[in-house]
Amino acid sequence: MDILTPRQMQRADALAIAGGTSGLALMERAGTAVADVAARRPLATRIAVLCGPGNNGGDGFVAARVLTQRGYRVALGLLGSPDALRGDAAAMAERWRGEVIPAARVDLASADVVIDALFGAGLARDLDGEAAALVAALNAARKPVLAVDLPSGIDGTSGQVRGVAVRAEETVTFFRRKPGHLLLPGRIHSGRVRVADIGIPEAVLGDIDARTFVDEPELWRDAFPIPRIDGHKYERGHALVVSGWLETSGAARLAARACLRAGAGLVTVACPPDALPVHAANLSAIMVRRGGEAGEIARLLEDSRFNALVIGPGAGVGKETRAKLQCAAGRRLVIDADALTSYAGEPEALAQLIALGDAAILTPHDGEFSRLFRGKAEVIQPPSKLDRARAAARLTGGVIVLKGADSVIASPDGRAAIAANAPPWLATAGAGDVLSGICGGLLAQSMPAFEAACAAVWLHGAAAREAGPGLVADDLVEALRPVYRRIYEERGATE
Ligand SMILES: NC(=O)C1=CN([C@@H]2O[C@H](COP(=O)(O)OP(=O)(O)OC[C@H]3O[C@@H](n4cnc5c(N)ncnc54)[C@H](O)[C@@H]3O)[C@@H](O)[C@H]2O)[C@@H](O)CC1
Ligand SMILES: [K+]
Repeated sequence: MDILTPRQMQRADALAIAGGTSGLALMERAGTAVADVAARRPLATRIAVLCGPGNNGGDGFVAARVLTQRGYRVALGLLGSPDALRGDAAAMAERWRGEVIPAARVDLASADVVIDALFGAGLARDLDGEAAALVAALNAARKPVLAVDLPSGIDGTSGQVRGVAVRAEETVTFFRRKPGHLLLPGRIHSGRVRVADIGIPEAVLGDIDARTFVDEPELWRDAFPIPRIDGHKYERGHALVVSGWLETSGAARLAARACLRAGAGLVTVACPPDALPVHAANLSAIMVRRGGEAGEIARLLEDSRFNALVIGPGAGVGKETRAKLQCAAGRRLVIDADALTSYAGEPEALAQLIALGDAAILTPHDGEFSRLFRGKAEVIQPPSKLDRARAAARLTGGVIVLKGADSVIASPDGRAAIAANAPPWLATAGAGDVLSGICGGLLAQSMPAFEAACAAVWLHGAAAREAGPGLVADDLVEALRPVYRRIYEERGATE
């Protein structure tokens, strides 16, 4: 499913209006959708509606009218003067027959539900003064809040709080979700997000070319590798997972197991001599080879069947890790953790290496990201995580997975996806190693890098949900099985 920034949404509105739907009709449907959601709440009879000075407030006037017609007791408060309302919002205010009181005077304590129609897509700066005080009072009232389009104070493009922001229990947005509903902290402020159809034709998307998506199976399902009955394991690739010294070798084992579980035909762990017996004792389906130095990795890679390499988990930061990665130039690469930090402040060097191959996935968390792109203001400064990940992908030529509860996957070609399925218990030691292993397993099977990264992040979240609370990283590898089964079943591939 596409995601539209507020600016793209404005364009969608404008295209719909140019196509013959009036702005007033869109607003009528938007406000009615909000009223419908408010009306679903059991035992809520008294509703407070807080309207702002723009069209978000216009939606609030519609919702107030519709709810009054349905028998609710509605108190409507306006931020600013009624004379300042313009266009469609002014027209909807005209149609409201009830009283309009200053927003600060609305008795929030006696409301069962509060509709937040203060600011939506048009939020242009940090909230301050009266608006900020109103939002703070609303949050302090601890009432169930239903936000119109966006919780007021949340930037729809970046998900950031502009000064202060409403904490909603539910948000009704229109046509498509916005990045601010999915990126933190906007996702937390939005609560449950419902998307209402307000009659904008799907065809407008063709003119908008949003290129931002929710990370869901529909985004990558067609490229997902399903083994064929007449297939062979050698067709599913051979991944090499580079391990560090004994003390940190568990990370490579997790990555290797996840890589094999994700469907790679064969997986080999290359490690320094001290880690050999431990890997060998703990791995059975996975092969173990000596590869503590770059020269040894280069010799292993003389076997051209190694088509993918996973490097970073427990690899150690420094020249040796860089040298090992250098040997794998031209292969399909997953570059994680220590391997990313080995290029701190020198992403161009990484870009040169990535340019020699056809697929690279980089999986930094925020700390690794800031180290790798140290000094690159255009990459680390944008307030939106989407913009940061896109800039990083452009600079390196690799697919970036900027990890977190709201992981963003960005391709150098401009496409990006936001993941929304990671449960809180996924934040556990070793989970990142498993993710890089899944990426490696999918790359080994020739899945295109952006789709592979999106699939890996989604599978990682789905496996964590499957395993449930109390999860440790080893469980993730096991929990991939039922998730794979469901995907295969959807494709009719379990016969
Ligand atoms: N035809 C359309 O464009 C439609 C718009 N819709 C609604 O309209 C909203 C967008 O309307 P607008 O573009 O008018 O924007 P908003 O209503 O979100 O806000 C714009 C108003 O808030 C003021 N403002 C912005 N930031 C402020 C700040 N920090 N402090 C104080 N005042 C601030 C602006 O000066 C302007 O008056 C959407 O979120 C949606 O709810 C829907 O009715 C569907 C149709
Ligand atoms: K709002």
